[in-house]
Amino acid sequence: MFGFFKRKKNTEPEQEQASVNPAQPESVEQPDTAAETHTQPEPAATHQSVEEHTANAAVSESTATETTEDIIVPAAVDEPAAIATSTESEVVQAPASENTIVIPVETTETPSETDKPARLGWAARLKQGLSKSRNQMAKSLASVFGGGKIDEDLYEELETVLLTSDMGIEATEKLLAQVRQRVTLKGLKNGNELRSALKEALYELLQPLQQPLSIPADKKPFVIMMAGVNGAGKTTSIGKLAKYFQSQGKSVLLAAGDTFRAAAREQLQQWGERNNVTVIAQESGDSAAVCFDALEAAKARGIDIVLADTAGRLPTQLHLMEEIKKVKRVLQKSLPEAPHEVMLVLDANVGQNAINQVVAFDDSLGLTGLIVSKLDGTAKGGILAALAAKRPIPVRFIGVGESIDDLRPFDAKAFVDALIEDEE
Ligand SMILES: Nc1nc2c(ncn2[C@@H]2O[C@H](COP(=O)(O)OP(=O)(O)OP(=O)(O)O)[C@@H](O)[C@H]2O)c(=O)[nH]1
Repeated sequence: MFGFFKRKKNTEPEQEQASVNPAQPESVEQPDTAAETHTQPEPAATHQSVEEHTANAAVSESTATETTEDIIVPAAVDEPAAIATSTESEVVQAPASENTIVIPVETTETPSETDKPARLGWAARLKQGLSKSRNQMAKSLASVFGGGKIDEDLYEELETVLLTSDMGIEATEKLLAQVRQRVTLKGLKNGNELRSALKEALYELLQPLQQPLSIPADKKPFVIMMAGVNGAGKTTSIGKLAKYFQSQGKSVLLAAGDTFRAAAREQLQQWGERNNVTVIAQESGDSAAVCFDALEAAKARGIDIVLADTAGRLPTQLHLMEEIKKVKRVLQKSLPEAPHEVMLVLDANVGQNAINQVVAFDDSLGLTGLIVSKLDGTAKGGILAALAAKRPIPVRFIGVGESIDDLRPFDAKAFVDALIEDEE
């Protein structure tokens, strides 16, 4: 399932070429988009972007046709779409540039594996997904909950457990203070009584993060822009989100704004084809141009939700952070209040580094929500507590697996219950 979301190995030498290609002359620098061209020339960030991306992306892909020149071709350039699978009438409304590829909504349903009914309920899958974190917590907390007297030594032991569970100093201090307060109020004496005090304190800390994404009817199209480091799970999450919104009766359009990793565009296109979702992509061009075209197409077609993919980038790559700010600005040229949601996708495996990512992306873009992905592959579930204490941005969704149903709105109580088991 979702095999097509898996990364492809880079087999083409062209990417290599792109990375060493000398700076292009001023005259061929990339304009912002059709919208920004002539009005707001951007610095030559794109060339550096290509180089940086190639150098930094853990796994970067390119196609044989994608050369540096392709990447810097402006959106408005006269270039026929190589994968124009739509008919004239289907694209007529989309004010996209000519090299825009529109994968239209198909009328024939292709049953995919992802359509199969889930075998486990969400609570059970969440528990299964968080098993690594839960087992680690259970092992570490065994001696704390072991029934010994509650004293300073026990608090110290609890502090160590929380810190080693990736909760970070701030969250650990908050939780300890809350647990102490409960112990005093309830007159708890034994370590085994600490379990519920800790669960309550953790729930209290995480609860403010539980702010499900609501899509107001008057915000149409509602634009969600994805951001994150390489491989965090942006493209996969877009596929899952599209399905999630579709199941709520919303129409969805995808913008293949990750123009650096060719496989990301292919992922979205394949996903769109299988699930009857329109995908706006370009063979070449920049991310801002694709997203602008997608938003224009969504407006023309009366689409409810636009999900805009962007390329992975490290927050330390300042020029790439400038580039993603540009995507946001260009979206605003099409719809001043867009993007309505700026969503950072975080790979839970990075542990405490997630905080740095959140702070940096938030400072640059003004995040409105998070997706914490890959919680199933890690024992670092405590990272959510660290986020709550340090930069409490709403966790809209969490991912606990690769299947389409493994991305769900964050529920603090269910999360705590899955992380710390009740006594048998
Ligand atoms: N186990 C697990 N794997 C996931 C989850 N979310 C995403 N993945 C996997 O993570 C890998 C990377 O996901 P992508 O969606 O390609 O990541 P990306 O952020 O778009 O990557 P870039 O375009 O390189 O920035 C894929 O193999 C996904 O299947 C999750 O919740 N759990």
